[in-house]
Amino acid sequence: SGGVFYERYHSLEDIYYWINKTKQDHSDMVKVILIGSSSEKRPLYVLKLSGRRDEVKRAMWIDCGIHAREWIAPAFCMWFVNYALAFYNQNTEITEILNNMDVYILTVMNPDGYKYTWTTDRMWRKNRSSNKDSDCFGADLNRNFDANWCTKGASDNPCDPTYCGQFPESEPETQAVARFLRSHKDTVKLYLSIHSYSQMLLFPYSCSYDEIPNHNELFEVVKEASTKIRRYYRNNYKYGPGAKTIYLAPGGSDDWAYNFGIKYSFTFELQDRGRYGFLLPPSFIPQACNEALLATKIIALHVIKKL
Ligand SMILES: NCCCCC[C@@H](C[SeH])C(=O)O
Ligand SMILES: [Zn+2]
Ligand SMILES: [Zn+2]
Repeated sequence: SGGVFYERYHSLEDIYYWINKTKQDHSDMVKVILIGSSSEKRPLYVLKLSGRRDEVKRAMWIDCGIHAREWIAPAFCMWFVNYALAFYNQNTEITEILNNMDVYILTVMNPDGYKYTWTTDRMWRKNRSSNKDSDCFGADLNRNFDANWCTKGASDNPCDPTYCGQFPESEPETQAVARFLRSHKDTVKLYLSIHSYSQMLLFPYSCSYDEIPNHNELFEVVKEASTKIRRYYRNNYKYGPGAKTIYLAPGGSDDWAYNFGIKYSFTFELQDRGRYGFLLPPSFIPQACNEALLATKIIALHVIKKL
């Protein structure tokens, strides 16, 4: 259901309208939580999806749009919400997921940057905070978390796309996410951060080449997801620990979430592999989102089995 609406990219205003409409149309399964605001004072709304069973004690988290130019990410968060609401009690996997875990979805983690890509610079990545002693704006929110902050793989130059910020959690968007996850420490068991592009399913660490204790378990999970994506959608996703599979990237949300205690923590790089890159045409949205949905189901069902 929802058809062509979910096969398009949407402006920030349309997404805010969609958040409110989704809550109104599905008040039995959807709550909206304001977790903070951006540096330009835009609200950060989390959608909480719950099955119709009594209070479940666990949850999973999905954030999209941490990087402004990666438009397929917010498109996936919207695709996921629509799918979950439309197929709960019809599709066995999504029913199993929602009956065991609430799902917190931050559709646009970086609204100021997202807006900026619609009005000014389509290739913008960072948020839009101002930096003292510099004419350059923005910090890379995926280098601003407290995990080997601002070491190799980030920049301390405010003009660089991977600028780490003035200190860990210096950015209001980072603060809002970290604060929410801290206040839900005992219930959130799975962390997913959605990005593009290069078609990869990554897990910690990206901030170092160290191997996490449950490396083998997470490796098997993303390997299964990659295998299923190849089988059902004939598309190839690389998988593995971030540092080795893509590049060193300190201060990332997934590494911080993992060290904080969320032992199932992943970063998805969605389509494509570079032909269109961040400018993925809308006609690719359904397949890109279905590939991400399949990976999300496989990972979530694995976590539920281990609870
Ligand atoms: N937490 C770092 C995961 C690996 C790098 C992910 C990419 C997504 Se555009 C990046 O933040 O550079
Ligand atoms: Zn990204
Ligand atoms: Zn990326």
